[in-house]
Amino acid sequence: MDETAHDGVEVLVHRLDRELPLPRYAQPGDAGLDLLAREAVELAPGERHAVPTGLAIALPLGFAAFVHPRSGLAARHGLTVLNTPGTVDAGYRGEIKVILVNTDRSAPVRLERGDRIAQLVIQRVCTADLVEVEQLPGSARGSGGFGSTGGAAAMGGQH
Ligand SMILES: O=c1ccn([C@H]2C[C@H](O)[C@@H](COP(=O)(O)OP(=O)(O)OP(=O)(O)O)O2)c(=O)[nH]1
Ligand SMILES: [Mg+2]
Repeated sequence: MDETAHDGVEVLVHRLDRELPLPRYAQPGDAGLDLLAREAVELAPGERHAVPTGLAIALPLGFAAFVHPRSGLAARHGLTVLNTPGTVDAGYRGEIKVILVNTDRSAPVRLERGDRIAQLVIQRVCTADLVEVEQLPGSARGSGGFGSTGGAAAMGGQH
């Protein structure tokens, strides 16, 4: 992969807390910018909290940013983003917050100010023009869903 080639889009960012660095991509070509906690927080088992990031952005029209969990925090501590992926609209100018929840049954999770708590994936999105009809066109899938094509067991039990 040529990690220098990219079709980056310019996004205006404003740091509400100048002591925190700008979020960055951990590796070239990564999808998500690591978001930092502006405040320390301790989450008891089952507890949730909207953690401020100190970051506000102005996305171009036709883009949105999505707040995704970090797999390391999820695997190690059971910490995830409750509304994953959180949606940041192009017109939103407020502080981006990360709604974290501690899903661990017994251990609290402590996060320090400046910790990388989630990742922000910026994507193109389209706005739909809804066209109401009495009947939708047919398709091979039709209304089949929710396992209609067979689950793992029905597919020969292969892992
Ligand atoms: O994880 C998130 C989700 C949302 N937001 C901000 C940006 C987004 O543009 C705004 C509204 O989010 P959303 O539309 O998900 O929330 P809502 O409950 O529908 O609120 P609203 O009525 O303001 O749209 O809140 C965040 O900072 N973090
Ligand atoms: Mg909304």
